[in-house]
Amino acid sequence: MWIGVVSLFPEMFEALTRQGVTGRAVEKGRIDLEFWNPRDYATDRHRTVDDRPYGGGPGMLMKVDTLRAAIHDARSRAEIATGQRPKVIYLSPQGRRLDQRGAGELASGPPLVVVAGRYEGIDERVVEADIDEEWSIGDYVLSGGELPAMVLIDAAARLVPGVLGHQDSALEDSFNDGLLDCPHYTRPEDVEGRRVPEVLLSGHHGAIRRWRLKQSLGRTWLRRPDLLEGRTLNDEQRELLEEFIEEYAP
Ligand SMILES: Nc1nonc1C(=O)N1CCN(Cc2ccccn2)CC1
Repeated sequence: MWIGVVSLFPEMFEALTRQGVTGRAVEKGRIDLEFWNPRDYATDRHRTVDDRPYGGGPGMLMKVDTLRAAIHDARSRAEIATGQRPKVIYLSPQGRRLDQRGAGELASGPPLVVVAGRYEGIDERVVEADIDEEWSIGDYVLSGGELPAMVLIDAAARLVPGVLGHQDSALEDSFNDGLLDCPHYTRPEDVEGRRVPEVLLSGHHGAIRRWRLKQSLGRTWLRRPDLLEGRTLNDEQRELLEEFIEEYAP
């Protein structure tokens, strides 16, 4: 998957390009990440990239001409590198909330140009002319769009075929889909008197699968009941959840 990034702080993205799953995916060429910095398009002596808001008020906006030049070059490069028109995304609290389904849509869609805003944001005419979709990673205000951009890229990149190793992709299988994860345990068997659930030591794979599914369903019921609304459980899932509820609130 080809992803272009427009950011004043491209070095922040080394967290993605040099580490872990995404780092390996970039190294293996499963993910192509390229960067454009609006500051490289500044022609004045001070290399200005921000500008004052019409109507006054605190803060600055990203300067229109340097931002648009960077977006246009990233878009042109995407079309040359992939033969496809990219989807240009802007991260902001005003955007569609990112969730696993949205990450899947992005991963299976066209190449992306991800625009990370700074200051008080970008001119609305740039949103209208150059941005295809606005996305948010949550209802809180960060100092810039770089961290949200990395969250979106990481969530989408993991879903690109070939990015996750076989054992990791098992974690993404349908059973976990839409449910909270079950508890996990590793050595030692006893931590200050707290023991690993016996079923996990039994080697009985069927019982272990059912125990994990039951725990996922139960945790979802307890912590995120909204995730179960409108969801049809199959017979096994309904039975296990009823068992969990019975044990939880006999
Ligand atoms: N939450 C989030 N989910 O995506 N992005 C964020 C986020 O907090 N930020 C910080 C402010 N930036 C600049 C900005 C300010 C105001 C309007 C538009 N843009 C954008 C990215």
